[in-house]
Amino acid sequence: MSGYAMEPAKPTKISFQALPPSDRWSPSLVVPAPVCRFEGFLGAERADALLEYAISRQDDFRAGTVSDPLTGEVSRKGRDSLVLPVASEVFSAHLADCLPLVQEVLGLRAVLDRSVTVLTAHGEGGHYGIHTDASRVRDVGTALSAVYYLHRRPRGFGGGRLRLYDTVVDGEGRARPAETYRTVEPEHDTIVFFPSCAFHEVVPSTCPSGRFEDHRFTLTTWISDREPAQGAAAPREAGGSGPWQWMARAAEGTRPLGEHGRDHDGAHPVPLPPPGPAARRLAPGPRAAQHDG
Ligand SMILES: O=C(O)CCC(=O)C(=O)O
Ligand SMILES: [Fe+2]
Repeated sequence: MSGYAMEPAKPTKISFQALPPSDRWSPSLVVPAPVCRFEGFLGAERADALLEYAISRQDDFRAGTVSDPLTGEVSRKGRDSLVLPVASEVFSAHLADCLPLVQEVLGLRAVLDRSVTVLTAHGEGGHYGIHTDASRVRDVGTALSAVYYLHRRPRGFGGGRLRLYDTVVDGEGRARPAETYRTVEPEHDTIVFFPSCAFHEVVPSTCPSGRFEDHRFTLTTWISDREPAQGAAAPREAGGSGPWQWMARAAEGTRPLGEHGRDHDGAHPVPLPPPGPAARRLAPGPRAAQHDG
């Protein structure tokens, strides 16, 4: 005799009084952003060298700006960060090597071949309010944001976590940040990748010493595709599967009006190199044959 009933129990009916019928049905879809992280991205030695470089450029950082999604107006509203546009062949090569694996994990098929990078620093009261990175990329529906973190040990700042919000897609297909989010700790020598169309926020940081070397540093990169050839239709299905199709469609509304040739913090796009041999080491190969014999 098993402990399970052999026949399914007759279900108890929920009356219309308990659950009234309605001709209105308008739930909101909540889509979590796909995300992945790497630890020990550059390795201890190079991470420290890069941190020292960032610290040495203190006088060249400027106040970071935001671009209004509707008007394209550039201001400092909702943001207190220092930025310095940069370009590094070594860093770009590392990104290119990771990209095949990142795209596989995040379910993104698009061909991404250029990047825009800035160094940032957050000190006492540093923050960056809820936004998408639509103003940084050509096609927000297929672009990736990558944030690489650097800091002195022991850590000289508090707070400064990254919140990656779920996306609410409303009945009209528009996007807004959900109340729910994933928290990313800004750990030294780690990098996080997420869709540029995902709402995110840097919560306020503290920096008790007030010293620049104790700030929260990042190398923030936006990775996207090049301008499509003249007359070529943008194939939407060339983007991604899963959450991408929902988030990307919804994020159309967060794209700034008008074309901006330049990043609003003065950063310039550089082509990404093709992935090197390191990419083959990173990506899991075809499943190994079983040695059972
Ligand atoms: O610093 C971070 O964690 C994220 C920065 C960011 O969202 C941005 O620069 O657009
Ligand atoms: Fe951002």
